[in-house]
Amino acid sequence: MKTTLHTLQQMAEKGDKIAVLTCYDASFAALLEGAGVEVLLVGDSLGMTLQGEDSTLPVTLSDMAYHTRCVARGSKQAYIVADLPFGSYQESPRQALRSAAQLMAAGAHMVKLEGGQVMAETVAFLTARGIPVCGHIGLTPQSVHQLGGYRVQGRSEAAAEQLLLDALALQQSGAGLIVLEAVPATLALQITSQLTIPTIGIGAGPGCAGQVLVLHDMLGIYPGKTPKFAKDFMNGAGSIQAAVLAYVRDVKSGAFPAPEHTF
Ligand SMILES: Nc1nc(=O)c2c([nH]1)NC[C@@H]1CN(c3ccc(C(=O)N[C@@H](CCC(=O)O)C(=O)O)cc3)CN21
Ligand SMILES: CC(C)C(=O)C(=O)O
Ligand SMILES: [Mg+2]
Repeated sequence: MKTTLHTLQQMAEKGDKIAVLTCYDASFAALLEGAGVEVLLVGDSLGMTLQGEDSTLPVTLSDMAYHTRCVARGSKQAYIVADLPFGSYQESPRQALRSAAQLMAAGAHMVKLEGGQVMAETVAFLTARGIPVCGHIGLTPQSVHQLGGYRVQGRSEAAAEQLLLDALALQQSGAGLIVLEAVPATLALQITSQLTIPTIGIGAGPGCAGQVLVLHDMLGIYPGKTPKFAKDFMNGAGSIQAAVLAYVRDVKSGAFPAPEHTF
């Protein structure tokens, strides 16, 4: 059965956890969806995992379109979300639409962009024109040089309140999903309970509607520093398939993320 945004919304309403992984090619697309991963995120993290850059900033729209096409060709049933890369959407809603159209033409079912209230007008512009949008708040890697590093966000009461306002603004503007990255579990749970749309957490605790990890982190093959919230599922698994099945099982049961993966 094909996964749609409606499916994900219904899963969240029933409390069935959504399993998401990043995916950048056709072979992994088939493997991941065969193991029960509902959403494939063509993340701009490919700048780090595939291209060896030390941030996501150098990734281009044509890089994203290429990998989105690879994933779409290998996938029959997953819901495909593609990241709008740095510089391809921040200028104006019109620029965002032009960029999003390229990713949708490459086979994405939804585009993801980083930012909260500041992106509300852009989210409304895209969704009014038939392009589903996923928000992404908390640790937004395209802002690493403003954030001062890859670190947990929303720790102060003021920052937490701002993240809640950001999430509500994205939902109000028509976003269908929101990624919460590297925020305290208590805050992610609070945001999730105040929204009607599903939240997808990465380093945001077990209270989100779904979980996402970078594929190379969950396979233990990323050579750089991996975040505290990543878990190597190859540890104890005999194959990539078994590792992905373990990830899906642990997301569904709530066993992942455990306290050691959580802020
Ligand atoms: N391989 C990979 N995994 C990711 O999760 C990921 C990427 N790449 N690229 C884009 C961003 C960058 N991310 C990161 C990278 C590092 C940390 C990290 O090391 N955080 C430290 C805390 C550092 C601090 O507070 O100063 C940690 O302990 O988790 C977090 C998120 C998440 N995303
Ligand atoms: C980690 C996820 C949320 C992401 O944005 C990416 O892989 O680029
Ligand atoms: Mg990304």
